[in-house]
Amino acid sequence: MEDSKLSSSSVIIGTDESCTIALELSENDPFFDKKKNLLHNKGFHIREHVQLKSLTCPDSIATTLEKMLQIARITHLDEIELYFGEIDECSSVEYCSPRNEVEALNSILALVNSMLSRKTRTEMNVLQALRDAIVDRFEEFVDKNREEARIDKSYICDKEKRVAEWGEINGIKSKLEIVYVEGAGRGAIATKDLKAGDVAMEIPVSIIISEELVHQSDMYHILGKLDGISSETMLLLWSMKERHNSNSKFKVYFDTLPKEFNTGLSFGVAAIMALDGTLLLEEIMQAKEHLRIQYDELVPALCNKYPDVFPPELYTWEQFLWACELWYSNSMKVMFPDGKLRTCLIPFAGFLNHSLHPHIIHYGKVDSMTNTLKFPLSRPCLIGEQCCLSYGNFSSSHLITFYGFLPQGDNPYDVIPLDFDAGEPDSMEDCPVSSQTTHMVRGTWLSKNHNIFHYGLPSPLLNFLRSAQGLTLHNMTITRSNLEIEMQILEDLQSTFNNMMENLGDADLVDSDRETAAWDVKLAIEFKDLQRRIVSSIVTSCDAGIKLVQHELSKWTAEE
Ligand SMILES: C[S@@+](CC[C@H](N)C(=O)[O-])C[C@H]1O[C@@H](n2cnc3c(N)ncnc32)[C@H](O)[C@@H]1O
Repeated sequence: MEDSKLSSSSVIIGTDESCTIALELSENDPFFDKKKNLLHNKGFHIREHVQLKSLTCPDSIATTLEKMLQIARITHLDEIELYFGEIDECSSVEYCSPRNEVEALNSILALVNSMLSRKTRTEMNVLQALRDAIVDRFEEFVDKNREEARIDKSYICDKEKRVAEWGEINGIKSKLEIVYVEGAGRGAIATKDLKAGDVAMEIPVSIIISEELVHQSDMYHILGKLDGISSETMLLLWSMKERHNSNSKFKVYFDTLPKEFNTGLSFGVAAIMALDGTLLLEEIMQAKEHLRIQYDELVPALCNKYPDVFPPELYTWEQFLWACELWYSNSMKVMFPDGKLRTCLIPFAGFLNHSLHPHIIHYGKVDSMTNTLKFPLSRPCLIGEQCCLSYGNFSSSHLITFYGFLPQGDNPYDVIPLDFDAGEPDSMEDCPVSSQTTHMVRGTWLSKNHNIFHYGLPSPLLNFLRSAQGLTLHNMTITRSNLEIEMQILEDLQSTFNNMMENLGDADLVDSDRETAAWDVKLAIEFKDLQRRIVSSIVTSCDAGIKLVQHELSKWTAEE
């Protein structure tokens, strides 16, 4: 894979049944230093040579694969995983998240596959044996993490079928079928068993909706002269009119779009009120205000001055908001062969839903040889299984605001940011997050380490708070002064999160009322429940931590 962090410039050395693969951490990795340290802590180099000797023995294959996986897991850690990661403390680099595991396995598979395609017959056996072991490992992992999508067979996908037929005529190649998935609207299922590396769908550039279309339209001579207008805004205005154009090349696509999008941007007053005490309330209000200002500054003036090009009845605030929701929830950023990143609508691909355990992670770069956008699988997808994308590493609040749903399962990106006024301590050099004063917490059930000095809380936060108490180097030893500092930190955190819990208030509505609540109120309540669960887990962990520290302090006192 082109953006794989494992170098594929590795060489096979040796003869007969033995060869070597070099795995390398890219120097362009934004977290290079942190990952380099982690690799060193585990006894690996940034360019690690893995010997593939006599891999006919299953034990040796398993050991080799484990070593490669440990390296690949570190090289594929993302910003949040690095912040919350407990790899420093573990004896081996264990499973970290579904995303990380899929990325790690897939990068090794891609590397071995590319070597298999280049190598001589004598080296084939050893690589083939390793490849089979990776595929087995993948299947085992996928079986454990399978998500059941409930397909509503009563939904007639006529419009969607028309898009599929139109797409086929226009060069779309797809191994997916559009169906109706309960709780997620339209989605795509695999029409046959697909392997990691298979291309699930290929879309020709000619049917991608991008800024080129505005340039060819009667709007461009007006919009092109406006100072500071972005190509995204131009496209948004273009789509508001094009959706009503019965001669549009994209009519079948526009016909499949919902009349209402139901994202956080359309939340009514009751839903907004239900969000009281959460940061999502602020996020939605700010996003909506920003759009309203943009509309007021731009659209009425265009309609007044050029009513033939911008008919006022097509450019109301409600229609503008609909178009914003369309672009936020359905667009993708695509890198074209000219090196330009453009925001696009992609017919057919727009039916793919998001998952925290996605099949397709790396997409969005046009293949200049075929002039198509390919959607390759990072993990297998069985016939009839819903094939999902990763829209990005988004928190649930972002997904509600701009997409209108709360993903199923534990979202590792659901963090609560914590801003501190305190000065910068030395230990912040180790912090992988870009903003030096921002720390964060998340549900402590996601943490494996609840022992003393950890408590299920992130180490960068705890180290920051220890530094703020004057402790520059925390050596994790049980001394009276260390314990007293731990106690102070845990009590402060507990008090902060107790206040947050109070602000969230008690659970809203009884179960029967929830069932009948409007879509937006239901979503707001589910989000608030999630926030309560996160905050409550932190309070509980602080409480358990305080008891651990008290226990150690009492032993200390008894000795004295
Ligand atoms: C790109 S579209 C995907 C196709 C969409 N389901 C449809 O019927 O048009 C994105 C929208 O799909 C829905 N969606 C995507 N992933 C979802 C998920 N995991 N759960 C619930 N809804 C989801 C949300 O409404 C989101 O705004």
